[in-house]
Amino acid sequence: MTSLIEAHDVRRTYGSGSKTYDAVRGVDLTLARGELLAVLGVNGAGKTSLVEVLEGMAPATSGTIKVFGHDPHEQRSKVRPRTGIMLQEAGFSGDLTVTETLQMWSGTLSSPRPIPEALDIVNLGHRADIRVKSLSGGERRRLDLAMATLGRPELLFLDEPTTGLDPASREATWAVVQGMLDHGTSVLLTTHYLEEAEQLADRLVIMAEGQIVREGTVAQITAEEPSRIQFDAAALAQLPLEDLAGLPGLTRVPQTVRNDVVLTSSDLQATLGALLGMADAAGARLDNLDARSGSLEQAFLSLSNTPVPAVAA
Ligand SMILES: Nc1ncnc2c1ncn2[C@@H]1O[C@H](COP(=O)(O)OP(=O)(O)OP(=O)(O)O)[C@@H](O)[C@H]1O
Repeated sequence: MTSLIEAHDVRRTYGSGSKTYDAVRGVDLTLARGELLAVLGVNGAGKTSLVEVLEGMAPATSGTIKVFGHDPHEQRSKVRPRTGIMLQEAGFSGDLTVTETLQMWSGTLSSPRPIPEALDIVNLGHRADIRVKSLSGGERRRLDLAMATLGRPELLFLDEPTTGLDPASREATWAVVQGMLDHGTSVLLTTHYLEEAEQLADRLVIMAEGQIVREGTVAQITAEEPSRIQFDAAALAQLPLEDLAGLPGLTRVPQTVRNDVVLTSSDLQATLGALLGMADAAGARLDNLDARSGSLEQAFLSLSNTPVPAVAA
């Protein structure tokens, strides 16, 4: 597959002199044709700072970026007509109608879709004559998406496209994005919603403190995460932590988190089987027993240095 984006050792530093902040710290990234790559990370991880330099909206402080083989900032005129960009916040004039807003943007594009078609795709046809300032937050996001897809882009950048949307609107947006993918558009998307990444992404990268700390398919990332077993700490009366520490497959010593015992395991079947045998032999009840394989959420939290909470009973 050809890469539409090739970025190597990209850095982005804000400020100057003694007051600088490295928001992106040596990122390597590729996006293949027809692929959707999701960039995940907690607030401040550097997602927007990275995406802006890939889009060509700002220069990288150092490193190389090629989009369609061109530097997206220096050779913006070669890259921009082939890309669609949905920013986190678009600066629409509230006094224009939805149609007028799209007409203005359409005039700058070489082969725009007809405006009714663009509105239909995002299900905004019934709001065509409404002033932008009267749209709901979710409708504005859909207008953002209509603008980004108006020029039939080969490459679409979506920066948190579904933040603030209700579940139904979020699913509708996913359907639009899936439709674009089905027609061969390549997509780079940032999101806080792990479910969104799981639903749409061919591949994901997780960013923390300006770096990519994990990369792969959802299956590859979750396979590297240990499984978790937890149960009510009342069982410790018959099964003390020192005994539990002898279970096979554990990746760290058993812990108590609030009122639960938490075990992490690289071999869920072996650990769980031995635990149940030990509980039977000791006559212990494992109330609220919960056993689950590694999840994307768990990988995300541990890679973002966020404590993994005990599962709510
Ligand atoms: N113009 C700026 N000047 C100085 N620091 C900035 C600037 N823009 C962003 N930063 C800092 O760079 C870091 C990364 O910000 P960025 O917006 O790229 O993160 P993000 O992962 O997109 O976060 P969010 O999920 O909240 O949108 C943050 O610590 C932020 O405060």
